Amino acid sequence: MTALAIDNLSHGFGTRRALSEVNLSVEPGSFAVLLGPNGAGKTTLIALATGLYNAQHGDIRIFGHSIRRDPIRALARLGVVFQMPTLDLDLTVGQNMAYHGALHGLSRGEARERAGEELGRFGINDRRDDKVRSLSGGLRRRVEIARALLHRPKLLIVDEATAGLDIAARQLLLSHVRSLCRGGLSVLWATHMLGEVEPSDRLVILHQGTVRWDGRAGDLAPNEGLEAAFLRITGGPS
Ligand SMILES: Nc1ncnc2c1ncn2[C@@H]1O[C@H](COP(=O)(O)OP(=O)(O)OP(=O)(O)O)[C@@H](O)[C@H]1O
Repeated sequence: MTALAIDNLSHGFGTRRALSEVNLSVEPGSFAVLLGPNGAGKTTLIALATGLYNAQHGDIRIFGHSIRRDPIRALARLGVVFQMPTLDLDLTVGQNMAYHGALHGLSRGEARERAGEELGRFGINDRRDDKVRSLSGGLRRRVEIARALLHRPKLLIVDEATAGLDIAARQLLLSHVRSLCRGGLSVLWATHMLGEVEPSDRLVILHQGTVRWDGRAGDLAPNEGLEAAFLRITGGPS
């Protein structure tokens, strides 16, 4: 069953059209990159996929469950890291994890155990009792990804999680999520950074609210190169 199926999705704000007839699917266990310049519609698409608001047209299903008609089952299978950080800076890492666990109906013991597993996989279990405020930007993003996985979702959507991070922190975050993907997690990774795309990735290029390319990244422009192809598709530097 498709991990994320977006059918004919359209949405606007007043007279501004943010998404027009977007179709997109993420297969189970695959790493899909949603690539688009500023204002392409990536965050709007993710807000609709996570049920923050309802789409004006179209349908979104997560492992077969419609976000509109069956949101509880759909959201149980979904982990999200939003573009804007959402950790409580005055709580410790462990307290942030526990709060998320409670929202998903985990007992304190379960939440504690799973937090240990997820933070451990990321090498940050020793920061569990530290206030989030004392962590670097890269560590905070690692905590957010660990937290998004606490309820064991099968699909992870990440919106520009590497923005503002240095190159080492960016690579570490991305390689961790890629390794989770090899373990069976399905991932939709939204970014405007071409350097985060690998030839084997499924690549969806969004521009001005419409899908301009959908296929294996390596097939986009074997001769031209990704950057030149991206600029051609999105109309060049703005
Ligand atoms: N709440 C809103 N009210 C009005 N217009 C909005 C709103 N949210 C987004 N838009 C508009 O919708 C379009 C798509 O914006 P969106 O934030 O989804 O793009 P994006 O690809 O995530 O961009 P970025 O990379 O800059 O975050 C833009 O034209 C934006 O100005």
